[in-house]
Amino acid sequence: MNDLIIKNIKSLILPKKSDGPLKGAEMDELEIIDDAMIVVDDGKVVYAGETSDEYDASEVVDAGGRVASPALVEPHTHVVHGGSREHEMALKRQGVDYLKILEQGGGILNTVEQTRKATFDELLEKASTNITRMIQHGVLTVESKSGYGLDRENELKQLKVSKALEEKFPIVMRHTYLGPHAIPKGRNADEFMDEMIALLDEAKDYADFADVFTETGVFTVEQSRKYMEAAREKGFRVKIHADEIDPLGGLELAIEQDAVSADHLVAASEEGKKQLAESDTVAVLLPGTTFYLGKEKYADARGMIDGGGAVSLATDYNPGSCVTDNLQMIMAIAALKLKMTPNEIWNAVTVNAAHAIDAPDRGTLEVGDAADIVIWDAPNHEYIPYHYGVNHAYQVFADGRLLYERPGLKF
Ligand SMILES: N=CN[C@@H](CCC(=O)O)C(=O)O
Ligand SMILES: [Zn+2]
Repeated sequence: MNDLIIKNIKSLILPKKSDGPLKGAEMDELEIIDDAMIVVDDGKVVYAGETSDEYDASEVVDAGGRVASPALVEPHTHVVHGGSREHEMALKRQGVDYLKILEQGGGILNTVEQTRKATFDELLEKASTNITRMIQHGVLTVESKSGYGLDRENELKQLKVSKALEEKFPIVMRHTYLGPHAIPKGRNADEFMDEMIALLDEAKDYADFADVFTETGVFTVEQSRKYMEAAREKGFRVKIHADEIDPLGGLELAIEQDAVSADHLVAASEEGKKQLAESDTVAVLLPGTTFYLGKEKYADARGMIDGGGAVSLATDYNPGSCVTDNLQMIMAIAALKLKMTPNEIWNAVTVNAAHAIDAPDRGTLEVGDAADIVIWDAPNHEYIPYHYGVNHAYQVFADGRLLYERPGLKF
């Protein structure tokens, strides 16, 4: 006797599991099974496929002819931070550039000040609100970065909060040390970088990945390479905020350093995109930032996929460049602005997102995978990126246990 059967699924979305991320034309392949069911035992998938009467379970949930998929995987967030930066919206409206705001001590540095002031408990409570919202939107695996501490005490505080979130919620997390996220006012970049490198050892107690912001006015490719090499020596796999605004060659550096992912990539070079296709590095595109910063040019997802690369998508939730924790909204922007197909988008937020953060039993529903499942109140899988800005998640099951159900109206 199994624990749970979810029956009466109109369309079951089954991204293909593979050793590496789905690349190029593979990204447009997505198995959709009509009239399906999922069987769960002990938190794991026992069966996901066509309706069959071979199985029984102590609990049966009727999906009511809705769509089901693996829970979404969110591979890039800055969910742990103090404060907010709504005042920057007015500056951006006046045309003040994102990097200009940072140069003047605002932007990331403003959040650093607010994060330093916040206690562990305050940060945990604030981030819990975001994580709750992510779960309600169908996400059960979340990557979370430090990077608003920029000193030993506060970077470690952020990482500890990130770990505490994973204890508090029935979700899977990956934790990323992003010490070199900005240069504190008045500091020399090389000296500060060395200080962040020296922290790698302690960060290793909490973090799975090491990340760096490689950008004009932040860290150069050379400084970033030094950091990535030091991190790899300590056993980290690396990530990079690369080519977000200026084409510095961050994507090429990511591939040279066998990065698990290279993120942003709006200004990535043709050479970088070519190398991406030959690597297993996942391009994590963050089109919500382009949208939120009001820029015209989006990352070249089509070029990356058509050229044979692996692409994933994330919100990049943070208080400055993308203030949403709704990954479904990013799926819509990917359809509209990145010209990705519905199948590519679903693979990007499930199986490829799992590869981007090394979470191999998430993002797919093969036998033995975690039974992280979303029932979507939608007629088909294409509908979710199409009807944008709202939450289509109807029920969310974490390890086979109902964690969220959409509330109805009381009247
Ligand atoms: N670009 C660098 N870091 C974040 C933004 C952080 C912030 O503005 O607070 C990002 O991924 O967009
Ligand atoms: Zn980021």
